[in-house]
Amino acid sequence: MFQVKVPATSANLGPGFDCMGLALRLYNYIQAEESEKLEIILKGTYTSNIPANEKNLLWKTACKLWQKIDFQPRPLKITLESHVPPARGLGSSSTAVVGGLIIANAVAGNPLNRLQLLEVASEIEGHPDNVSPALCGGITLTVMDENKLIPRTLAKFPKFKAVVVIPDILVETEKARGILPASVSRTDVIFNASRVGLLVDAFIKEEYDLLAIATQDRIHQNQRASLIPGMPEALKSAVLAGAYGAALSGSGPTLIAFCPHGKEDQIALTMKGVLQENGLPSEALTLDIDSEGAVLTEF
Ligand SMILES: Nc1ncnc2c1ncn2[C@@H]1O[C@H](COP(=O)(O)OP(=O)(O)O)[C@@H](O)[C@H]1O
Ligand SMILES: N[C@@H](CCOP(=O)(O)O)C(=O)O
Repeated sequence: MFQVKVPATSANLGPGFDCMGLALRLYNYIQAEESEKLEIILKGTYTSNIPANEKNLLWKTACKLWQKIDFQPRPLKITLESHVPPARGLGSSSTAVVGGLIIANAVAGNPLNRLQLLEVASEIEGHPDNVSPALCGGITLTVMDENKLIPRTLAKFPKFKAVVVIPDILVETEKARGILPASVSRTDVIFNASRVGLLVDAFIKEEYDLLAIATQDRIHQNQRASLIPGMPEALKSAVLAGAYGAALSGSGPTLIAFCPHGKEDQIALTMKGVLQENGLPSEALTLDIDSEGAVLTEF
């Protein structure tokens, strides 16, 4: 029997669209054992809208890996204990992809290493920004060069807390990607590229006062504002309430604020208030950054 613990993730961190992300100490747990037939049991806080049959993303991912390595599929009894809310911009689908790959690899005797798993995970997700921190932990930047990935961990133990404010609506990643324009202007590319550089440097040197500028974005956040009423105002309010910086988490609707210790509650209240004024109720969690990434245990 195998168990994998996979962290939630927050992708983009403002300007790092499709390449930056971080892992959060909020987890989905997956247990798997060999069985006569496929069985998927859903447990935990979030079980709706997740198929408990062969259409489940975790199972489909496991089958893809076995096909790639030419391994005969094995029926499994899988128990998914979900604490990461799906379709909220906290990398729930990446927990399924990463969990499915780690389980399938373990069942096959672990022929692939973490970088190889990351490459398959990124191919399935279509972008490496969630799967990289989900596998490796910490704050990551991942460069795609054709089919090769160059993952970098920028920090494992940053000295800030993450406040995630989770609006009470669902935003499917596919839809939130579909509304983005196909091209961006040179001015906006320069705006984002310069801030990604600053963001990387600020995380490495722990110069968090730079995050208010370094988390600014021009290529996806405001373009998604129609899906999340009050989002730009709530991000600004986080910084006014004392956050180092704030960003849309993944494709939303969750917002993430990077907070000095002691200011988390005030920042969460302020952001929730702004969303509520725009008709959007939300809940807030204060989380630490996960430093380990996915952990496999064999019983
Ligand atoms: N914990 C999970 N287990 C299995 N499948 C999941 C899980 N979370 C999400 N999915 C699947 O991933 C797909 C897309 O989810 P997505 O909108 O990307 O969510 P998120 O933004 O949380 O990653 C959906 O088909 C959903 O069924
Ligand atoms: N870079 C992607 C990240 C999607 O993350 P998710 O947690 O919303 O699935 C994007 O912004 O589309």
